[in-house]
Amino acid sequence: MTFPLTENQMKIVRHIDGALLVIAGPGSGKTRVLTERITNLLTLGKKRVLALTFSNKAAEEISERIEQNLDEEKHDDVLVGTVHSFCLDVVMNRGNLIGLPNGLVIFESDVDKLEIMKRVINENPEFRNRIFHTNGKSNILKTYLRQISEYKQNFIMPEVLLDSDNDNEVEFAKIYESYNNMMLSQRALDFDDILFYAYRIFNERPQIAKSYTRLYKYIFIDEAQDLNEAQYKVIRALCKDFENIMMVGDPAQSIYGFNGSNSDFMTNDFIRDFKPTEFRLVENFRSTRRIIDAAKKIHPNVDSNAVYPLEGELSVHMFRDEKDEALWIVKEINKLIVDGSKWIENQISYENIAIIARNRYVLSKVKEILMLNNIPVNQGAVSRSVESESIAIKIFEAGLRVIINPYDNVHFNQILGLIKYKDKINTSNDSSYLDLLLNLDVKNIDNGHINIFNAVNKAWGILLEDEENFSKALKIIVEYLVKQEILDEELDENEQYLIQKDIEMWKEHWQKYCSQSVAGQRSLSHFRNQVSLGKTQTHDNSGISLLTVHMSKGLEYDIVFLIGLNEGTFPDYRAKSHKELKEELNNMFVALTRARRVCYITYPQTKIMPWGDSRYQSPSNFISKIGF
Ligand SMILES: Nc1ncnc2c1ncn2[C@@H]1O[C@H](COP(=O)(O)OP(=O)(O)OP(=O)(O)O)[C@@H](O)[C@H]1O
Repeated sequence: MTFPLTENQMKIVRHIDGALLVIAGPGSGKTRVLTERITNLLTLGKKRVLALTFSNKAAEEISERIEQNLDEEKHDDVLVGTVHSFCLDVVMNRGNLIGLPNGLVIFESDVDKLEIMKRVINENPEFRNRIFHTNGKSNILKTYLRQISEYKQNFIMPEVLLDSDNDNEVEFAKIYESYNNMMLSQRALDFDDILFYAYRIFNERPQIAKSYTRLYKYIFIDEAQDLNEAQYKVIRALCKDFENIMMVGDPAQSIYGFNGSNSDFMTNDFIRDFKPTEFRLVENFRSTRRIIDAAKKIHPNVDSNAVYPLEGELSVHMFRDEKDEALWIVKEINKLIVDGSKWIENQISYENIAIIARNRYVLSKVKEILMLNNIPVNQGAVSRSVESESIAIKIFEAGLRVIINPYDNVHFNQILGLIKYKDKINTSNDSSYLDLLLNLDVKNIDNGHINIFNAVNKAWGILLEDEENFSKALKIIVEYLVKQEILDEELDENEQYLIQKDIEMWKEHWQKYCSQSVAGQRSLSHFRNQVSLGKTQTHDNSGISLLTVHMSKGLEYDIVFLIGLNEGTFPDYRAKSHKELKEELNNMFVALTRARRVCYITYPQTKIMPWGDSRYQSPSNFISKIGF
């Protein structure tokens, strides 16, 4: 059942032109007004709309809500995506205007980036000598990568460092520049490049920014308290001389400080740069009074007024250790499912319940005991990694990258390593690594890997004929490596098992990609980049949700178990500065306000350390803060 909008919410939804800032507390309907305003604009024929979020899950949810409210022919008038996916489109489509090559692919793995950095150092005697006598070379290279990432996030180009008075910075600029050139020679981008190049495009070619704001008449930024400097600068460069931008957020829910996010970009910079009309929403439609009162003790300055007529339940429970804590939670869940709760009218299902903790390790014990009791669980978006485990699919995956991008010798070399290729390959600057891959001499492949290579090679052949035949390519691998009995002796059963699992994983990614794209317009490079952006992840919401606070953002559940409330765990022991401690309070605020009716706070008195000792744990100071 959908309740009517309040008058205040209605004012936002009906706002047509001009910048808009909505600052609002938890459960006040931010996501709702955002989606309803988009629906309203499109219903009035004001196309088109761009809505940017920070997670694929949030983007999917907003898309679904808009699609439910709109006639089908209007669905194409709105593009909902993450800041990164939008910027990647810009870089892919307009990057050549700032000298970028076509057909770029993302190198998201640390291993690939490290390989590039190794080559930068090895190919330059000056850099090589610099670290020749130092111990822990690999750590130095990682530090270089971190340093480059930091520069990119601040949009500092190597040329700027070359002008520095600091000799170290001038020296480092050369490594930084060589790293960029080496990445581009592979037609590769790292994650930081996505925003960095999008910013350069908008900044150096303002007419491109204009072409986007002519296409999208209205731009929306959800969860704007999580913007970091790079993201804000990209948005500002995109929206130069453009007014129809709306930001929605809650400063008390800013929890990505470690990523450089700061709610000041929304509350100060956006107001200074765009002079938006401001709205505040203070009614909380989600949670019962006791939960809101506790949240207000965490953030006394936050305006959040209970609308829900019931008191609800908020209670704190102490246990001897993590096992007892987990056993009690499982017992309570079983009781809730069978007997229900006096605070909830309907029958309770597993999907109404979340267990939230400050970090994912805190969830281990309860997950183990839930699974032992056959209670279904999901762990939000990060349920599957995109990294293949089997040698065969690792080779297949690396080959995919070479098919997409014949300049990619990082993955070509990875394949040579995986098949233990015995001969040296002669290459030149204009080698096509795809040609080299397809012409590898089977005689030089390690015996144990010949069958694998042949099967994977057949799968590549299918893709080279038709890029959309991804499912068929996977099927060939199964037929040759998993089903054929002759191979039993040559291929370890464990490898066969891993291949099967990897294939299932890639199948899911491809299916999701197909649901997001149109047949006839699909390509392997687009697919690979969508995988890197996390857009093909499936979000399993069935069963009890086991979430970190960060993953729980934007979600709501009738019943929340907020566990592991010990000093050092929540708040996190690493939070020392005023800013970090404030962010811990924000984390607690977010966690508490995910609950609609009931919130159980739990903590163990002792914890088993990795080396086996049991250690006393004091309760979190947040517990007394909220009045217990
Ligand atoms: N006018 C309204 N009347 C009744 N319920 C409402 C109203 N507006 C929103 N809600 C409900 O309140 C809940 C919270 O809404 P929504 O998720 O949009 O809030 P939010 O401000 O985005 O929350 P948060 O910042 O905590 O993630 C939802 O269940 C939504 O359906």
